[in-house]
Amino acid sequence: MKFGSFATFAADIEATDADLDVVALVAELFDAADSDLDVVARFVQGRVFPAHSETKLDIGPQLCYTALSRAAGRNVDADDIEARLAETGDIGAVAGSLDLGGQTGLAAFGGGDDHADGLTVSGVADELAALAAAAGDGSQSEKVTLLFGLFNQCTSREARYLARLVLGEMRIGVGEGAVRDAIAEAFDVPTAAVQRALQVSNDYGLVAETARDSGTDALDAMGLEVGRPVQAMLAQAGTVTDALDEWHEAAVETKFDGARVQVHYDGDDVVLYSRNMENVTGALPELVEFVENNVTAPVIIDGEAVAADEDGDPLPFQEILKRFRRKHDVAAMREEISVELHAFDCLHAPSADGGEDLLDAPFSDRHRRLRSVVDDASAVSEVLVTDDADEIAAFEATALEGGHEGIMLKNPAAPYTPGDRGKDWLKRKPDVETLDLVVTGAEWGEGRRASVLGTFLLSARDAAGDGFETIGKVATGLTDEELAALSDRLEPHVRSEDGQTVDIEPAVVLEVGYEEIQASPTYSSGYALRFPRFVSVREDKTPTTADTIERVERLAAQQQQ
Ligand SMILES: Nc1ncnc2c1ncn2[C@@H]1O[C@H](COP(=O)(O)OP(=O)(O)OP(=O)(O)O)[C@@H](O)[C@H]1O
Repeated sequence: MKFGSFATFAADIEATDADLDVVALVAELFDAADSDLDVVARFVQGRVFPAHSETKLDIGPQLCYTALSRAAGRNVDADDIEARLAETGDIGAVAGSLDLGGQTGLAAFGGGDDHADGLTVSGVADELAALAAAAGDGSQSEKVTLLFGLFNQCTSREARYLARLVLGEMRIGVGEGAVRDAIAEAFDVPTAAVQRALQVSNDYGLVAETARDSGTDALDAMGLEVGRPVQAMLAQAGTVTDALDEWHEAAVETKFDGARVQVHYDGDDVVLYSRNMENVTGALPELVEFVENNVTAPVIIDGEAVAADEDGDPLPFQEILKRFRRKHDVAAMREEISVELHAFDCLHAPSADGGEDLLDAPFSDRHRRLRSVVDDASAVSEVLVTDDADEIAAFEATALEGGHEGIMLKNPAAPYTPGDRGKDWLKRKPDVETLDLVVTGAEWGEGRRASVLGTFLLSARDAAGDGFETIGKVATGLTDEELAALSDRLEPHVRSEDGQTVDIEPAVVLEVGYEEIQASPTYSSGYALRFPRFVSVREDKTPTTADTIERVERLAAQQQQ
């Protein structure tokens, strides 16, 4: 395809507002692209290389201005280009306004035979690949020369889009959704098939060519390839109630506070991708070493890279960012902040006939496979499968105590849906606001906790401010030491005992988290807390400054909004 034809399509698309018309034009462009379809599918989105490719153009604005000014002749320099850009704000408009071409020099006719009668899309792609490959001493001037060679052969319309392409500012209004729809329209295949193929391959060129040359069945058959990133499955915010109501039982995991990492190991090499499918292998050598030492067959593993201190305890999210995309001083930084893998899913695993994709397998099976492919079990997330909300709350308390962010709730039966923020993975919504409630009763513990109070009856102040109304019981979130200390603290305030049950005068205030406030006849306040969790003893508060029923009512009303 002539680069001029591409530029004409780009101009038409840019001038079009309606989404459907844009899709129709992109479909027409794909139809006309012939053997350049893969490149065109990227260029139209303003991408020179596939998103996951390690190859980067690395052209700064100054380099582009210099190349443009050279192609524009003796009367224009890079400063002039910058001045014009300050007026229009669009490098495409500036490039398109210059009188380019006619400059002679070594590179002026570069780019191969194609260029004798105009640039082609593949010719431009080849030149840009050569430009990206230029490295070492003198590479900057080599890049300027190559880019000058291209601009020198451009019509003003071609220059408009070439300048935007190389600076990553295409902005003609074609997003991933439009490309997906255009592939479906141009080659008469279902949008859902295109979508799925894009999610597993992330290769627009490959998907477009497969749709055109082999149709729907071939799109459906497109699988994972070790080394090529898959879009990450995402989570929604949700509650324990949502999870248990919907799935009956939930797989509960720690929510690690780090950066998502997808591990590809083909038996020889390890490649690591970020959530945006950037190649981050070079920045995380200890993860590469870990996989080399603990995995023996080709796999694709999903997980979280977490920064850890010397004792292996997790460090805050900001710390992993210092390591994650680092290109320089990786070894020195590694001394300061180490990075650990917490693997939580397995998308491709060894099988009798080489390897198999696990996207359609239930989470519980995938996790079992994960455990079987990673030798060091400590790097694999612990999973609790339960239908008991108290067990989930206890798991969460342990995760929080361990310095983690919280918990994830997963549907044990759900497949892995790449790129989808569906309802099968829930990040547990943090407690909205805590309440400061007065302890007005308690129950003795059971088993090894028989000598301490184990469950605490909680009350809020009534509207008049002189009485207390019960609202719930808390038994979760306390360590053995905290239970013992709280029992001692409450002992002087015990009014009476009846079997397991203890009546306590209002004296001690607890800060309590919960998932939801519900209207309920169980307690005298008319409300109950769903999944109450001990947060702290409010030593700084007395019953007279504890929260009121009025506040409880207000919070309950806010939940409905
Ligand atoms: N056990 C786990 N299972 C799945 N994801 C986990 C787990 N532990 C930590 N995570 C991380 O949690 C992320 C989802 O949670 P969260 O929403 O807080 O992430 P985010 O990137 O800040 O936001 P969002 O995904 O909503 O854009 C995942 O992308 C993953 O990086």
